[in-house]
Amino acid sequence: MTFDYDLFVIGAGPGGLAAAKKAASYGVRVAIAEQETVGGTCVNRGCVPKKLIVYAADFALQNQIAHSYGWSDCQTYFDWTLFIKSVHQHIDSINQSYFQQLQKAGIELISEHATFIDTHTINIDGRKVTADKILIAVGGQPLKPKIPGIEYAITSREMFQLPYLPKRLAIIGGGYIGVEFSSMMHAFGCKVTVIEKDEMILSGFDDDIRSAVQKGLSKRGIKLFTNSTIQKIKYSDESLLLTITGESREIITADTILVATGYAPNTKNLGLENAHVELGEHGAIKVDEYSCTSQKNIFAVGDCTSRVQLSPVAQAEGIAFADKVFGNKAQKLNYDYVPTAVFCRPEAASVGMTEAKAREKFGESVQCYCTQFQPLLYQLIEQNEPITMKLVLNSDSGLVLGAHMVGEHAADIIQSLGVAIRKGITKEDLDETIGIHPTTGEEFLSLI
Ligand SMILES: Cc1cc2nc3c(=O)[nH]c(=O)nc-3n(C[C@H](O)[C@H](O)[C@H](O)COP(=O)(O)OP(=O)(O)OC[C@H]3O[C@@H](n4cnc5c(N)ncnc54)[C@H](O)[C@@H]3O)c2cc1C
Ligand SMILES: NC(=O)c1ccc[n+]([C@@H]2O[C@H](COP(=O)([O-])OP(=O)(O)OC[C@H]3O[C@@H](n4cnc5c(N)ncnc54)[C@H](O)[C@@H]3O)[C@@H](O)[C@H]2O)c1
Repeated sequence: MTFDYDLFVIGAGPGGLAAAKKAASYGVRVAIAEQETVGGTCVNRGCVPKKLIVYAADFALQNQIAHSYGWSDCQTYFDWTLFIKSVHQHIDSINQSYFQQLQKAGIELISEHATFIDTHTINIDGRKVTADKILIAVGGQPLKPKIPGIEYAITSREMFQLPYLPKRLAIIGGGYIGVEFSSMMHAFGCKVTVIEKDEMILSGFDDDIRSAVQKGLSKRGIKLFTNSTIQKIKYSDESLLLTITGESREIITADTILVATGYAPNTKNLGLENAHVELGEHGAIKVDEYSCTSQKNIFAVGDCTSRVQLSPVAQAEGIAFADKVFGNKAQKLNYDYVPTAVFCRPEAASVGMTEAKAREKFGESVQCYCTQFQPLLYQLIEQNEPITMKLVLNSDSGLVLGAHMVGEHAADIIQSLGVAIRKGITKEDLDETIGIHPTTGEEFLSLI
């Protein structure tokens, strides 16, 4: 049987784009369908605009300490409307460059919603196209808890479209998105409250990291309610009233409510039943270690599977898929050492095992080194902004199992350390490495 394409990709986010470009580099005929804008969540309503807002918020924090560094106080005014306009202009330019990259690679971009008709046939706005292999890379979408009045809450998607900064922002969920937005919006002067159902924010991270970030956010004035959730939301007198339930029982008032309680795979309205692709928990596409679904010609990568919801992971899965299927290079991804960061202030980053996970696996053999210190930047102004560093080791083998950090440059430091840890370094290797002075990162080389 002949097909219109060798590969049809649904979704042009980091996973779909990486797979399409890699497959095209092997000389196969590729098309990619995108119902919104090329770049997916990451470029249009995730990592990229978020990091630009983090940079904008950092100026506010720097400004608070600038006078201690000899700068005279000056009047400042942050123009959100102007700033968010330039963020969107930058995103447009990324979209344009992605579009050109696809053209150059000979990949056909179809700007439509795609659905399955059968295992080899896709429906695009009433038109049928066929492909030998199909890759599903449709990402995810925000989950909203079923709470009366939840329709008044917005998701991270709308945060990037806010016409003005709210005075009072309530955030339901203290995970990646909730914590990052709490920090950015607080720096711009919003009064921020976070409601998290777990006993601490940032579930999944090492407990010392969770606690250090929590303290850091509270110290700045962000109000945190843990072991709590929202019973109902009511609109009254041009503001929103949230009834908090759980450990705390209180009614708080907000102008804007951000719901950030997780992401669910975007697998509805895709016609997956027509292709007999099996779904698992929360509608995630079931895949094997090579991203193959229950149908041998259909694959899935990124947030629509139940693996790690991060852009570089989606990208790596997309490349591994194309390498195996079109390049004959089978490669299983190792999810054990995926570094990750939360771009709040103080910043948090981690790679490898948390202490709790290591103890589950290695019991008494686990040894941890943990330190807190004042970075030079804050020593001058005597402000308490501690950095937390933690190494998790297997004392039998000496191997470093995990590294965790809270404080300035955490993401960049952990990124580099991640290479070494993935390659199996010991604490001795770190101790023998000569540092760069004066830096924050050098402290990882002399933990006692
Ligand atoms: C606010 C926020 C901040 C984030 N920050 C970071 C960060 O700093 N670092 C990080 O690593 N990750 C971050 N993430 C997560 C990251 O964005 C995702 O993990 C990543 O985008 C997943 O890539 P993907 O290719 O699986 O899906 P997506 O990027 O979601 O792309 C899927 C694409 O498929 C399209 N699509 C869906 N269904 C169809 C269909 N039927 N037909 C055609 N097209 C379709 C969608 O329109 C979308 O463009 C963040 C996420 C959010 C929401
Ligand atoms: N820096 C980054 O890499 C980055 C940034 C943003 C998002 N992301 C990705 O996007 C995904 C989605 O982010 P997210 O923050 O929505 O999810 P998340 O899973 O990180 O956090 C959701 C939080 O909401 C809490 N929660 C759930 N239901 C609740 C309720 N009813 N009331 C109060 N709290 C509740 C959970 O306990 C959890 O702490 C993340 O898992 C992450 O992979 C990554």
